[in-house]
Amino acid sequence: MTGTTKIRLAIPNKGRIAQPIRDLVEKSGIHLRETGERKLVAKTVDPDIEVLFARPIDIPEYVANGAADIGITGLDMVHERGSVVEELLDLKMGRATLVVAVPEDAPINGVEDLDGARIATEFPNITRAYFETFGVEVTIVPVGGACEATPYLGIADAIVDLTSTGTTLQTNRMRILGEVLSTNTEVIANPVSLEQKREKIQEVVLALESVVRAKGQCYIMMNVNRDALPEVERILPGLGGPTVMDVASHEGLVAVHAVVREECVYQLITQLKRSGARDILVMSIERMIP
Ligand SMILES: Nc1ncnc2c1ncn2[C@@H]1O[C@H](COP(=O)(O)OP(=O)(O)OP(=O)(O)O)[C@@H](O)[C@H]1O
Ligand SMILES: O=P(O)(O)OC[C@H]1O[C@H](OP(=O)(O)OP(=O)(O)O)[C@H](O)[C@@H]1O
Ligand SMILES: [Mg+2]
Repeated sequence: MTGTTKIRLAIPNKGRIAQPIRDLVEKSGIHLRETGERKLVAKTVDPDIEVLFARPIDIPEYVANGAADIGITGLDMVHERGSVVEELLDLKMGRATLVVAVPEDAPINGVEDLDGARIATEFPNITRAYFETFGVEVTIVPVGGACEATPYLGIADAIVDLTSTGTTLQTNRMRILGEVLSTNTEVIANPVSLEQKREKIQEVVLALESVVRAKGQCYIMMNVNRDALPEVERILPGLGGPTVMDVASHEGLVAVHAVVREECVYQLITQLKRSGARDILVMSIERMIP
C-alpha cells in the first residue's frame, strides 16, 4: 500500500470471534464493501482503510511482519506465535482461560505429576514453555481442535485448551489442574506502523473503543414535572448526572435525558413512573465518544 495514511486491518475470517469482530467493525462506522464469500481483502467506506480476512492464528504474524498495520485477534494467538506487536485495546470479548486439564478420575494431583506425559493442544509453543518453567518433561501432541476427546482416544494423558463457560470440560469429564494464561480479544498493531501512521491508527482504535464503551448502555428520555425533578435525579445514575431541559410551551415540565446501564432499565422504569416521570423513551446507543 502506498501513502502513509493508508492502513490495512486484519480480522478473522472464521471461528467464534469472526462474526462479533465483523459486527464491531461495522458498528464503529468502518463499513465493509465488496465482501464476497471467499474474498480475502475488502475495501471499506473509508478509502484509506482496507480489511484483510485471515485465520485468527495467522493475524499476529501478519501484523508483526507488516502485511497488516493493525489486527484483531485473541491474545492467546499472539502468545502462541510469539509475535512482536503492540497491544492497543481490549475489546471486552473472547474472554477465556487456557488451562491444563486431565480426565476426572486420573491419578494426577498437580502439574509435576505430568512428567513424561503426552499433552494434546492447539497451543504447542505456549504449552512447551509452560511445562519448561516447572521443569516437567512432556511430549506435545499437536491437534487442530476437539482437544478434549484425545485422552479418551488414548492419544494423550492431558490437554492444554481454552475454557470459558466450562461446559466442554464438564461434558468430557475433565478437571482443571492449572491455569496457563488468560486471553481476550485485542486490537494489536505493528510497532513501525504505529510510529508512522499513529494518527490514522488512533482514529480506528477510537472508533472501535466507542462501540465497546456503548455496549450494555442505553439512553433514556422522559418528561417530568419540575417539582418531581429532585426525586427523578436521585433515581437516575446517569453519566455525570442527567441532562435537564425546559420543554417549550409546557410551563413547569422538564425533559430529562440520561445514559444508564441496560440491565438497570427494567427496574428504573418502575421507579421513574412512581416518581412522576412520563413519556419515557429508551434508545440503544451505537457509540460513545468521551
Ligand atoms: N471457549 C471460548 N471462549 C471464549 N473465547 C474463545 C473460546 N475459544 C476460543 N476463543 C477465542 O477465539 C479465538 C479463535 O478461536 P476459534 O477456535 O474460534 O478459532 P479457530 O480455531 O480459527 O476456529 P475453529 O476452532 O472453528 O477451527 C481464540 O484464539 C480465543 O482467543
Ligand atoms: O468452556 P467452553 O465454553 O465449553 O468453551 C471451551 C471450548 O471452546 C473452544 O472450542 P471451539 O468451539 O473453538 O472448538 P474446537 O475445539 O474445535 O476449536 C475450546 O477449544 C474448548 O473446546
Ligand atoms: Mg477452536
